[in-house]
Amino acid sequence: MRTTYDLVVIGGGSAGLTAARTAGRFGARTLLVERDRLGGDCLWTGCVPSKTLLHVAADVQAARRAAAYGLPSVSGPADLAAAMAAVKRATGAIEPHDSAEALAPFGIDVAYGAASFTGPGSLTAGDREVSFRYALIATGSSPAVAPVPGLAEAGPLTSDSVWNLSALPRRLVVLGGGPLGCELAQAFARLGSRVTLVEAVERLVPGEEPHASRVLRDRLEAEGVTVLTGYRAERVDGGAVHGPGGPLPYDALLAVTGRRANTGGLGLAAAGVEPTGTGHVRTDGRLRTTNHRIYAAGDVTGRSAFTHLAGTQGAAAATDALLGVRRPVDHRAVPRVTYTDPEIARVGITSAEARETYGDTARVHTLENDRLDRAVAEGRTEGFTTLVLGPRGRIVGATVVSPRAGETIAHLAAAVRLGWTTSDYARTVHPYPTYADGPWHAALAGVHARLARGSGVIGALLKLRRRVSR
Ligand SMILES: Cc1cc2nc3c(=O)[nH]c(=O)nc-3n(C[C@H](O)[C@H](O)[C@H](O)COP(=O)(O)OP(=O)(O)OC[C@H]3O[C@@H](n4cnc5c(N)ncnc54)[C@H](O)[C@@H]3O)c2cc1C
Ligand SMILES: NC(=O)c1ccc[n+]([C@@H]2O[C@H](COP(=O)([O-])OP(=O)(O)OC[C@H]3O[C@@H](n4cnc5c(N)ncnc54)[C@H](O)[C@@H]3O)[C@@H](O)[C@H]2O)c1
Repeated sequence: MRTTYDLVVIGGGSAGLTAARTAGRFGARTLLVERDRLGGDCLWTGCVPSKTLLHVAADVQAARRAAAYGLPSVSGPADLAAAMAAVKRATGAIEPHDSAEALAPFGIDVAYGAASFTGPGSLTAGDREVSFRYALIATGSSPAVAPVPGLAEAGPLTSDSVWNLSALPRRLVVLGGGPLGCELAQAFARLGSRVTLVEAVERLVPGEEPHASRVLRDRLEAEGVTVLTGYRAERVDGGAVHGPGGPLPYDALLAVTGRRANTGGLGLAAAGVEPTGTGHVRTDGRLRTTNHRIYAAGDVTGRSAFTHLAGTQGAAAATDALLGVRRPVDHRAVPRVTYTDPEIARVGITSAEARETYGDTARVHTLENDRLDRAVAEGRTEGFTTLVLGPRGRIVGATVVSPRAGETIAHLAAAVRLGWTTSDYARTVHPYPTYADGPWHAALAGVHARLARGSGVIGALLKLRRRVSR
């Protein structure tokens, strides 16, 4: 018998799980369809494994530095199998929270198998046929291997398969200097691989402030990574990447050159759901697709590449569909963090984007970390904070480069969302000595700059006060 659900969610990753829980809390008849394992990229091949590996690598790096304080010196490669065991422990600890058993109290049915639309209000889920009032496409994305001749044939590791390695490669070539490539390059270099990081455009993490790219490059090079930017790989064969400057031989090759949306086999045409030019699912401001009974959230929309945004979109889409309550997602204030050391955290727009949008009225305040006592104490003065101000001095963007910048950016995300000025921000007392002092002092610099511009008024006020109290 065909069942009609209020909401069918396709994909049990960050977006789908959050949407299903939201619908379950409302008491909606909800089905979650997953073709593989609940938890999605974030749990199995993304955030959780990568952050665990980075943590292990940071411990190894600290051990290597301990000789400076009289402890026996540590050298040589770390045990990758032990590092991957730590990864498995972390995923294993989180998995139960994303399981079908954890969803059961919300009244959510789970079906395993690939979902495929058969019409505008129906789909197959494995061997079941179901009808829906609303559906949500939350099928995520997969690694896209760059079209370099011989690369696909060489069978490179990707962010899906790198977690199966059990021995540390002696020489690792990483293709792609985006967030993923930089995080993994640093992790493997710290564990003991000789890493060459190759980026096609002129700088690492090209979406971030150029200053952040420079700091990261210097740091990676100081840790022994060979960084090649503006590098056009010509072909891959014979265990080497070939390009300008001679072959780059490798024992393992990791391709992290971008992502593509998971839409294959979904039967989008049968449902009247149109893709964008990049193959993502086209959505409007309410995350509705071109079939207004079908929503989309997460990586598949091309508007998100982050777990926190995928989840936010999933909850918003479920609410909009089931309750008709519009909860637009504020995409201007979504923080993003590259978890290298130092971390690169950003919210809102960069200084270049602000100049394009606001011209001469845009202002930028930067505070280098050598003015930050905590950074000096820890010998980590290479980072900085940049605050980007738009009309009426409101904070429209911020970049923080420092250890734990990901924690610091959360407060700035609130500032951007609420339209705070530097004065509003500066009024919140920040604890000393923390890395969060960076944005605070950058905001204070903005206030001081404004006071200096208005010094005539302040001078007049002082004179008046002197006269009154004579
Ligand atoms: C190495 C790496 C590190 C990352 N680190 C971070 C980080 O630190 N912080 C951060 O915020 N983001 C990070 N990300 C990004 C983050 O993992 C993704 O943005 C997030 O997982 C996207 O969630 P999603 O729900 O859109 O898709 P996914 O989590 O990919 O879930 C999609 C689900 O849909 C299922 N599916 C696909 N097609 C079908 C079908 N036809 N039928 C049924 N089921 C289907 C898939 O099996 C999958 O379970 C990282 C990504 C990678 C690869
Ligand atoms: N910390 C996080 O939140 C986090 C971590 C990892 C990934 N992600 C997200 O996941 C998504 C995917 O990340 P990503 O780093 O895989 O993709 P990306 O698209 O951000 O970066 C890929 C990089 O590869 C480069 N590239 C492409 N072809 C190349 C070639 N032939 N040779 C050398 N370089 C080449 C591109 O210029 C680009 O800089 C991103 O949107 C990212 O924001 C988030």
